[in-house]
Amino acid sequence: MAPKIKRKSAPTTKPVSEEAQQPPTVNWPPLTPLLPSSDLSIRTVVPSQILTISSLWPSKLCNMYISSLSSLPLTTTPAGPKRGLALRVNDRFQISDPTFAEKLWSGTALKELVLEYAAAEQGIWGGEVVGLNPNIRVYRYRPGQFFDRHFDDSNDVAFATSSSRDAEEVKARTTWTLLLYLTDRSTGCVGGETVFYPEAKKKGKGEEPVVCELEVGMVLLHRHGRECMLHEGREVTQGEKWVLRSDICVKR
Ligand SMILES: O=C(O)CCC(=O)C(=O)O
Ligand SMILES: [Fe+2]
Repeated sequence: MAPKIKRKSAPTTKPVSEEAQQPPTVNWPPLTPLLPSSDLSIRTVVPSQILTISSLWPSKLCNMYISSLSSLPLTTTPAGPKRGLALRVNDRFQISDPTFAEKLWSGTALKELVLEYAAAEQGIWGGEVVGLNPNIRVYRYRPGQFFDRHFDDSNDVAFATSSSRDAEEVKARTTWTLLLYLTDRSTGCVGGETVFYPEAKKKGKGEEPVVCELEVGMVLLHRHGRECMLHEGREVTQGEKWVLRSDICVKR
């Protein structure tokens, strides 16, 4: 069934001001062990819209992160969202951490795979890719929690491309959402799939939803901004769903 929400009126996920308040640092565990990039690849789920990378993080690393992230001061989102914002009911934590974003980008196979893909699929990322959004979000969904249907906005960001202190600041824009799943059925999480709703081709007739099942260590990338597909994080019915969220950034 096609969703009844019209694109213009569907909510977005523009950051709200309360989320800007954050402690200064997180002790992220080291990004090891990892598989070599030669063992990994980008899979197309919906051409130019949804891509996945299985096992970017092996399950051992995901488990270490869940243990570590469990001690963060996660905040449950309010049940009644502000006007125009998607209803999301989950526990979350947000931090601007350029160093971690850079590690997640260059210290894993992500950068290599994304740049390789750009060479094969010209223009796919919407510009010259410069790295990941330093704004890192951690989500935990417990039974009954979900992220209602919405579109993700593109945001302007500025960040250093190198970890050196006086590195040049680059003006960038987010073009694709990055979700890294740390849990799935094997960890006891039931539900929580990320589901996309392709736009109706004819009035009243929509295509079948695209259901992306959770997979431990898998990255899901989807185009956002003007060409974002309507999507949701389905309700979790058992266990916990843990996700790390960032975005692919291009030069502006
Ligand atoms: O948790 C999910 O599956 C979806 C998250 C999402 O849509 C978002 O962060 O904008
Ligand atoms: Fe989203």
